[in-house]
Amino acid sequence: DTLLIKGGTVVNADHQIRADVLIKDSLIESVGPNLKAPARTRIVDATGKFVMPGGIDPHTHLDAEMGWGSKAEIISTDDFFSGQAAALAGGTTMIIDFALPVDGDLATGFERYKEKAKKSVMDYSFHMAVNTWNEKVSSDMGKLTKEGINSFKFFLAYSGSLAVTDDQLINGFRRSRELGALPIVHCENAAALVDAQQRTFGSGFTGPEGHFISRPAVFEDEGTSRALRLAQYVNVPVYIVHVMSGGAVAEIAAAKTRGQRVIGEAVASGFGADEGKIWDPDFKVAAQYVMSPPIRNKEHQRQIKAGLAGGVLSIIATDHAPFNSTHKRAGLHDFRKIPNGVNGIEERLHVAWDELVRPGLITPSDFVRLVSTAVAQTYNVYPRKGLIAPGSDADIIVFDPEVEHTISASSHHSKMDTNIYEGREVTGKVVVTISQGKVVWENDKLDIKEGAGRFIPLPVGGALFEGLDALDAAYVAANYPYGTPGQPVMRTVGTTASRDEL
Ligand SMILES: NC(=O)NCCC(=O)O
Ligand SMILES: [Zn+2]
Ligand SMILES: [Zn+2]
Repeated sequence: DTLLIKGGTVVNADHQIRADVLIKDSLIESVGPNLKAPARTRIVDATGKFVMPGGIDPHTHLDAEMGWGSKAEIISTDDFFSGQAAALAGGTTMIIDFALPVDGDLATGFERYKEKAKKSVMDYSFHMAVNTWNEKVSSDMGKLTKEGINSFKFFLAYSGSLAVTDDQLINGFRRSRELGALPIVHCENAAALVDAQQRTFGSGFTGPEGHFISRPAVFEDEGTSRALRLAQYVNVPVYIVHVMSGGAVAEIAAAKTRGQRVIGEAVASGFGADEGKIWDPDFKVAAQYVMSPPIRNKEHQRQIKAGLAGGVLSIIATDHAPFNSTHKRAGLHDFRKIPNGVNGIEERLHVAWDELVRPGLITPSDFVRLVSTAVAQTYNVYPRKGLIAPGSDADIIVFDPEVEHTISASSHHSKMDTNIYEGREVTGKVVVTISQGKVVWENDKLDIKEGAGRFIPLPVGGALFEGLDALDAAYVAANYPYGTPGQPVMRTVGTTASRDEL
């Protein structure tokens, strides 16, 4: 099958050009002006529109067991079918979801998520979460890297279910580095959170606003700083998810200035959602805004947008963790029991364009980099994904910057019965989505097939891990004049070794 996208402006992360795009089967065949279409080619008219690589969302929780407390009693509302349908309607053609362990067991968790993902309608991959540390975890990490997993997620928050301690984190970092896999961290101080939650609840704030009150930015700033410093200690690249505070942006900037390799991820809700709604007297309205770290005020949001514009933050994701209002009611009388998470998989590109490109903070090429190319590069799937060029996968969107539309639960494609962007008018719309070379979204209609999605294995190593051994030497020289804790090199008077020799 051939498909020709005609008359648009092709936007890649590094340049824009007026060009047609010819697609054959699931790959891009050629890019250039006035391309000739073979007989029976389907034509997509992109005149006056942008033609961009499909979005890649590296942070979703589909069909996820994310109950709060020690048991995972609540499953997120969207499965791999409905969540990906929503993604495609919003211009995202690949996701990297979080496979969760089962009772600490990674291999079992991964098998479970592979089963869930059989419903997929588009390309997908996984990160694997690690919530404890032992020999089996370490060896499973190694095995999973041979099955296409190249990143491991560590939660500093969520005591009693997902949280890891500092020693577990250090072990996880060290093993990640050994494997060439990227460690990912949710940064909030677990102990401080429990303390603040108890105090907040005790002082009578039992509703959703208690969630916000009990999660001040200082907990996120501290978690971010700690994760970055421990990554520095191990000399491993690190990926910080859902940056929600200005302080965390500053911590990442400081780490980069130290020379650390850090990927900072913003999520659409972190700069595009209304923080005030968590105070709404209607529980159903307020509870949908409960996510962690919390959605913060305009000043934090401004700093996150500045971080994206200035290059401190490299990726825009969503953390799509959808829980219906019925799920959220589990915490009607206690905010600590409200399942954490907000929607975004369908809204990400629209909110990002409206918040960042339209006010002039970033260019269309920056937009492509933040929602697609940088994700593909970070997870070693570039240039197969994240680029419009011959040989790349035909995952492409046509974006009309002039179309105004209103976001609403009544028209979205997620199974959610609420939408945190309800009623929001945005300018700029994904009018066509092409996934695996097929038009799957056009004229506000989806044409998708359950099971069409493919697992995309992600290889370890890559640019982020190149030169780390050489960097060790400079790091040791700067930080360990007497050698590293694992390898002391100096034998000077006063050390145990030199005393023994005397
Ligand atoms: N973010 C959130 O509130 N829920 C999803 C799980 C996580 O990423 O922490
Ligand atoms: Zn998180
Ligand atoms: Zn998440």
